[in-house]
Amino acid sequence: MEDEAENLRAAFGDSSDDEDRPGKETIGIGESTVWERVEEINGLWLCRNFLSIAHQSDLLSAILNEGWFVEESINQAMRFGDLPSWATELSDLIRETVESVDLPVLSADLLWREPLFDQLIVNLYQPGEGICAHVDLLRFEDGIAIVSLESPCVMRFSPAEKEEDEYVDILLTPGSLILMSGEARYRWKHEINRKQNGFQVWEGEEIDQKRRISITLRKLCQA
Ligand SMILES: O=C(O)CCC(=O)C(=O)O
Ligand SMILES: [Fe+2]
Repeated sequence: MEDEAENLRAAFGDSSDDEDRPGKETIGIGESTVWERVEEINGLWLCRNFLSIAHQSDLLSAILNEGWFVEESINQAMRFGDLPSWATELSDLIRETVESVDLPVLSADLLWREPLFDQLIVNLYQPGEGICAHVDLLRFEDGIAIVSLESPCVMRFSPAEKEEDEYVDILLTPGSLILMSGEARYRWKHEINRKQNGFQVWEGEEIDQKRRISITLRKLCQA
């Protein structure tokens, strides 16, 4: 655990400043995980220390071993139904981690549905690549998880219906998990812009973009 904290510090600097940022209220510590509720967005929760360094590297190897990304032109893999064992394990860990805290991270009906997730997308982003602002398709149920690996990035949330310039930026560090439900899932768009200058800035510093891999877990609505 100490090693892990040291590695994280070496990679991303001391995070103690973050804790003072307005809108990022740290309100719950599970057995070892810390959950932050994003104040401005109902239903958006961030767990920055979801995966240990060792788990991140095992997961990355498992993903790369799938052989999905051998061709440079392929940057997304999608699976429905039976998921690879590492994804099922990840899903079990999400459930356990949420269950271990006495916080409304995910409602009981979502947390205990079976299966929790049956759809997987793995996205691989090279520096400069991101994803346009969107609300996830309505053919997916409420309760969506995103796990981040490799390069950190800023994910921007903006209201889906209003044209105002309102937005909330969240830093997705490697090993972090976000859970979106309710308003966060239906009433806010999310995007990652790694092309336009000024988007990938956190606490006044430009993020050094490297490859990023994300794992999105969702559940299909019943037909
Ligand atoms: O890569 C990410 O972190 C987000 C992916 C996403 O929003 C999606 O697949 O719908
Ligand atoms: Fe999405």
